[in-house]
Amino acid sequence: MTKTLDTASVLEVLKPVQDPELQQSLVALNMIRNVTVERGEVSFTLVLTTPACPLREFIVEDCEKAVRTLPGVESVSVDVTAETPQQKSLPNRTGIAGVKNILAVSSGKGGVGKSTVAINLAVALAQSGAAVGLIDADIYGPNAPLMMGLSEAGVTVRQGEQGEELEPAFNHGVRMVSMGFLIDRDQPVIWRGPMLNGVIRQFLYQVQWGELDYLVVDMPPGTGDAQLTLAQAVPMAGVVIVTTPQEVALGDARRGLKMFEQLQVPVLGLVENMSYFIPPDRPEQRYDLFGSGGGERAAAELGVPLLGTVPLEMPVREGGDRGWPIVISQPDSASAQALTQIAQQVAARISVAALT
Ligand SMILES: Nc1ncnc2c1ncn2[C@@H]1O[C@H](COP(=O)(O)OP(=O)(O)OP(=O)(O)O)[C@@H](O)[C@H]1O
Repeated sequence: MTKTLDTASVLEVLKPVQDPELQQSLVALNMIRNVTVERGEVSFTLVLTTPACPLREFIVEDCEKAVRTLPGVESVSVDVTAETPQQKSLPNRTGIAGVKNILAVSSGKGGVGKSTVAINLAVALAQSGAAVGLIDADIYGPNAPLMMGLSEAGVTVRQGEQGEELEPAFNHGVRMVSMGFLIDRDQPVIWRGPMLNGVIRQFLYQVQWGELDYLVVDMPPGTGDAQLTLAQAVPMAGVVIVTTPQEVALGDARRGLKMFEQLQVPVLGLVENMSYFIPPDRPEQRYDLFGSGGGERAAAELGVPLLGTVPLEMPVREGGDRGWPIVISQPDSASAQALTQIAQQVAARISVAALT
C-alpha cells in the first residue's frame, strides 16, 4: 500500500528511529514535535535530551533518511533544540529549585587537575548551549576564580525571596561562586575547614542560580566532610573522578569511588588527566610518559567507564593562569578536544540516567 504524505505517516516512518544512547524510539520518547507537511515539504522539531549531544548529526541524518522513504517528499527540515531532563529525586534530599542536574568533580589527591577538568567541563557544556553554574568548593586551592578570569570578582549579596542571597559571578557563559570569594587566601587551611559545611549549603541554597541545566561542583580533594555534606544535602546526578596515571593517584581514586558508591551518588566515570605529553613545538608528537593504556586498565579495574584521557599540554596551564579555559583559548588542541568530548559523554550519561 502506498502511504500518503501527512503528519501521521511522517510519525509512522520515524517510529523505528532510535536515540542511540537511550536505545528507544525518538517518537516514543516525545523527541519529535511540531511535525508539519506542506506539499512536499516536511518539517519538524527534534528535541534532544542534552544540548551537548555528540550524536546530533547522526540522529538528524537517520530522521531525514526515514522521512525520505515516503512518496512525494521534496525537502526535510529539522529544527534541533534540547530539553535537559531533570535528574531523579532521592528521599530525604532537597533539590535546588530551577536546577536540573548537580554533578561533582572530585579527586582522591590534590594537584591532579580537578579544577581544570571541572572548569573546562562547565565551559564546554555552556558552549553547547546549556545553562551552567559552577561551585568552587575547594578550600585548599580555590583557584577556579583565577582560571575563570574572575579573580577580581567578589560576592554581591541581594535580598531575595528566602532572605539574603548571593548573586553569582559570570564569565565564559558560566555562573560561578567560589570559596575564593569568601576566604582570605593567606588564612591557614585549618581555619577554613570549619566554614566549609555552612558555605557549601549556602552555595547550594542561597545563590540566585536561576534556571540551570547543570550545576558543576569542584570539590576539595579527598574523601572528607565536603563530599559528605554535598551528597547528603542534595540529590546528585553523579560524580566525575579525576586522576593521573600514577599508581598512587589511582589508589586515592579507588577510595573516592567507594565513598560515593556508599553515599548513593552515581559515578559517571573516570577522567585521566596528564595522560601523555604533547610538546608545544611539535603538537603532532605524543610522549607516553607513564606508559599507555593505564587509564583504560584503571577504569576496568575500578569497574567504571573511562570518560577520556587529557594530555599534558602547556597551553592548558597558561590558559588557566590567564583566565581562559583551554576549550575557549585553543579549542582545536588535543586537550580541548578531549575535554569537550568528556563534557558530551557526561551530559549523555546524565540524560540516560534521568530517563531510564
Ligand atoms: N592537562 C594539563 N596540562 C597542563 N597543565 C595542567 C593540566 N591539567 C592541570 N594542569 C595544571 O596543573 C596545575 C594544577 O591543576 P588544578 O589546579 O586543576 O588541580 P587540582 O587537582 O584542582 O588542584 P588542587 O587540589 O590544588 O585544587 C594547574 O597549574 C593547571 O593549570
